[in-house]
Amino acid sequence: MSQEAKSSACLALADGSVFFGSAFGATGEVTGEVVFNTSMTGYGEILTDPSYCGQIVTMTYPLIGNYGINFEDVESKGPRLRAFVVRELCRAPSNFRSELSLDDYLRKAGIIGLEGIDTRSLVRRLRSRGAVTGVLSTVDLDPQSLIAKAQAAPSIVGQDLVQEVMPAASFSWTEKLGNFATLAPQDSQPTRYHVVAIDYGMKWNILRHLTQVGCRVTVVPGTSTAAEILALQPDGVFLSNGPGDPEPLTYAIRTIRELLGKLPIFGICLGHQLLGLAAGARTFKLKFGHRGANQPVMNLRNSKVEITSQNHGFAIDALSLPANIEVTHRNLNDQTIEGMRLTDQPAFSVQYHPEAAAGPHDSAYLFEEFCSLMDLSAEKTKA
Ligand SMILES: NC(=O)CC[C@H](N)C(=O)O
Repeated sequence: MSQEAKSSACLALADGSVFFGSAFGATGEVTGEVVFNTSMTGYGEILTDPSYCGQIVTMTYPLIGNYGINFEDVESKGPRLRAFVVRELCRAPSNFRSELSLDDYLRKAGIIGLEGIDTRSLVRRLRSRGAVTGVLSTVDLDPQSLIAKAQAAPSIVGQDLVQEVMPAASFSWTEKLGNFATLAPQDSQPTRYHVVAIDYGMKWNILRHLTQVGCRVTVVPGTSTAAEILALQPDGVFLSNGPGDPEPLTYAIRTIRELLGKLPIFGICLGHQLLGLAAGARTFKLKFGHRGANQPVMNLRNSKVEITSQNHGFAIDALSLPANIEVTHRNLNDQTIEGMRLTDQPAFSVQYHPEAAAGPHDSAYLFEEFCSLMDLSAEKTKA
């Protein structure tokens, strides 16, 4: 345990609640939507999931940081969330893969951490009142001033956060699943398909799964047009996860609408929501969202329950579905839509994260289903 004096930090919510604790990581002041994640492990993957852009993430598990950080498990170039809140930070990590402590990692990345607050009280508040905007500061510790700042901060609804995290240019991806993905259900397949992955803030384990099942992947920025994507002559298009509200992303919805019916399409999370919007459905904001590695989902086609990894605050509205959308998966906690397919076009998607990272591997079969859809479409073209 470090003997350094801890400096104070304060988290204030727009509803007037205030939490005083100790600062770790970087110093400064940030605003964001305050959300919680129920995973017991996987903080390295959570910190680097670009879908958390714009959010202050609280872990419900009470001890975080005990296995340090390693750069094999990260899901993007670096943390994209606004701030990280834990009950107790472990300052002396112990794991053979650890390269640095969570405290040092966040300090170097410029991300503010808050420890030592009653995270159960914060999470109960978020569950009963819904996700709320907050301000975390190490420089202003005046509750009234911070509450006023939280109340003046913009809501995540209506913002385009994709352009903050998507890549500036296209690139190729070749890395397969790593040595520690021992639960990967399939051996590595020879390369058979060319997939264009539209990157709205993609988690890298999705790319590792795609290459693992035999895809050569070209990653393109989320603002790419249908003409640019078709010019790459892919066998299929993948729509990635990403941050924020899907509805303002009109350029992405237009591109997907233009691609529909031309190529097999597979979407995850934000990609699922955008596919739904392109097909004519609507999305809505969930009260406090689903974030964790323990969410039960029913696959309605075979009645099997998958335990899934999730991170989303929006969902497709079941009352808005056009006739050609079939719901394929449902969340067993709140019955919201977790998966769908188009009945008249080769396109399907899931709201949850079959690539796990972190989380259970129950749903990795979906990457193979995408390959089957590409096989089917190639056969149809030949016939
Ligand atoms: N992980 C994701 O892609 C999240 C999708 C979207 N930003 C949401 O919060 O619902």
